[in-house]
Amino acid sequence: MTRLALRLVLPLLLLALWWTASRSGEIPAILLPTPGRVLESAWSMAVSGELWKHTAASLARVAAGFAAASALALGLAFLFFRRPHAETLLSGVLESLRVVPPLALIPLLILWLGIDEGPKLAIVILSSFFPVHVAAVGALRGAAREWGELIEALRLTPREALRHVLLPGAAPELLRGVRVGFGYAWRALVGAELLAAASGLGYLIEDASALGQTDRVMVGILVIALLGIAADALLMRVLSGLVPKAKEPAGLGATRAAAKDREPAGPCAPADAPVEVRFEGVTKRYPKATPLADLSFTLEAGRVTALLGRSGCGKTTLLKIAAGLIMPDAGTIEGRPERTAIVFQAPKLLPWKSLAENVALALMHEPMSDDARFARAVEALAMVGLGDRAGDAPHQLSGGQAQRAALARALATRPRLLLLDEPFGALDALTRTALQRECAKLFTTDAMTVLLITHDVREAVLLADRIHVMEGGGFVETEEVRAARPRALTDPEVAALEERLLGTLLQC
Ligand SMILES: Nc1ncnc2c1ncn2[C@@H]1O[C@H](COP(=O)(O)OP(=O)(O)OP(=O)(O)O)[C@@H](O)[C@H]1O
Repeated sequence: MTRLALRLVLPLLLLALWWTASRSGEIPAILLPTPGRVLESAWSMAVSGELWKHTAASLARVAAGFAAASALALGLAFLFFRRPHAETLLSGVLESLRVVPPLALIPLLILWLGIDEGPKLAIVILSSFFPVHVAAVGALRGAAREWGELIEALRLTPREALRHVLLPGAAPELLRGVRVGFGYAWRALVGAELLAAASGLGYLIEDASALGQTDRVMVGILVIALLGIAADALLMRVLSGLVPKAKEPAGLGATRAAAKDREPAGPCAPADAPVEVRFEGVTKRYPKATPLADLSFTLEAGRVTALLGRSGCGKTTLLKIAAGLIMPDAGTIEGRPERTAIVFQAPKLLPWKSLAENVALALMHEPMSDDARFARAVEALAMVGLGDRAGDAPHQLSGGQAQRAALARALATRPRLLLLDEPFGALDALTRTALQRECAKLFTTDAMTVLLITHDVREAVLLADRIHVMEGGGFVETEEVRAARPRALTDPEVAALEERLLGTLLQC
């Protein structure tokens, strides 16, 4: 049975029940007219124009009130998001209004606004404002929580962040709120028209009820139900068209073909020489932990430094400080270049952008044309073996491919300092090994300064030139790895180092 047929089963059963009950003679027609009688009334009301007049009046009211409520709700949500003080200022009044049922305000609204359109519009606005507003505030905050670090790492301006990340990220929840708000508006309008109106479907029902015309009452109710369902379906269609989805950027085919000719020339090599970054007396305290206590060390230019340590020892805190995402309580970092890129443990690819667009977003501030930006994005993707997937959406990738794309996003900026936060930690052993090998190649051909955070001793000995073991806010061991790349774990020097580091970590 199709979905539509399944959905029709219960309404048809109810119709049959109604028809049987109304024809049985047990229930007076004044209480339950037959379906045929209701249909006849609907026809004559439609022919006389009465039905259209009331329907048009209700639709016009709900459209005006809902548009005003949505504009106000979204406007205030954006204001609260950008200016939390405004929310503090208004929250008392808004909270009080939110818990008062709008219909309870009708007597006051009639007194203040008269009997005409004012009270009905006010009821629609009050009823639909809160669902839209609450959803919009929650959606924007949720998007900021989810994507905040990425926004900072890519150094997007507030306007860029809103346009490329926050609005598309918030769109599904925000639009769900708009849909719910419309349902509230429709119900509240009919309620308001029952009490104070000279036109509209609510008035039609009230008037027919006073005259004992149950058939006309039922026509009103059926029209309200059918219109509500139709409007909701229309709104859902329009709104789902507004939710952004990843699609291949125009002209990407040509860009990809051009990039192919240049592979694999290492186009993402840093424009300038790598840098030395010095950490002096860096301290970070949290209420229940001091992950970094007066830590001093240097990331040598063009070398890979790995940080090993048990969970919770402060590795990510140090990396975020290195990236400028959080500030230390004390100490300084000297030499951090403008071109610093970070790869997080999770790929953090924006699902509504194609891979090329995700990578190009990191190049937002590069003085280049959009075409050149996409060309650079495709080149970076080609470097990690994803050149032919540039137009794909992130959900079409495996976990390993997604992490490669995140690496490409960092490499595309031609970083002089590359920060890697357990970039392969969430991958299966095989994919991890393949990516480690590719990184080992990249680190020898691209002269950048790299800070790699990892739990994995093998990863550290395969990739790093220097390894620090972190514990108690500082380093308890530092090892230089002199073996030439590519390294094999069977190399006695590498195996001995792995053993030593494991021993230290087990004692931490
Ligand atoms: N925002 C925060 N507020 C309070 N405490 C925090 C915060 N961030 C980190 N910490 C604490 O600081 C310590 C170090 O955390 P951090 O995330 O740097 O550890 P880690 O070594 O990266 O751990 P893992 O390997 O599990 O990711 C932990 O005790 C953690 O609870």
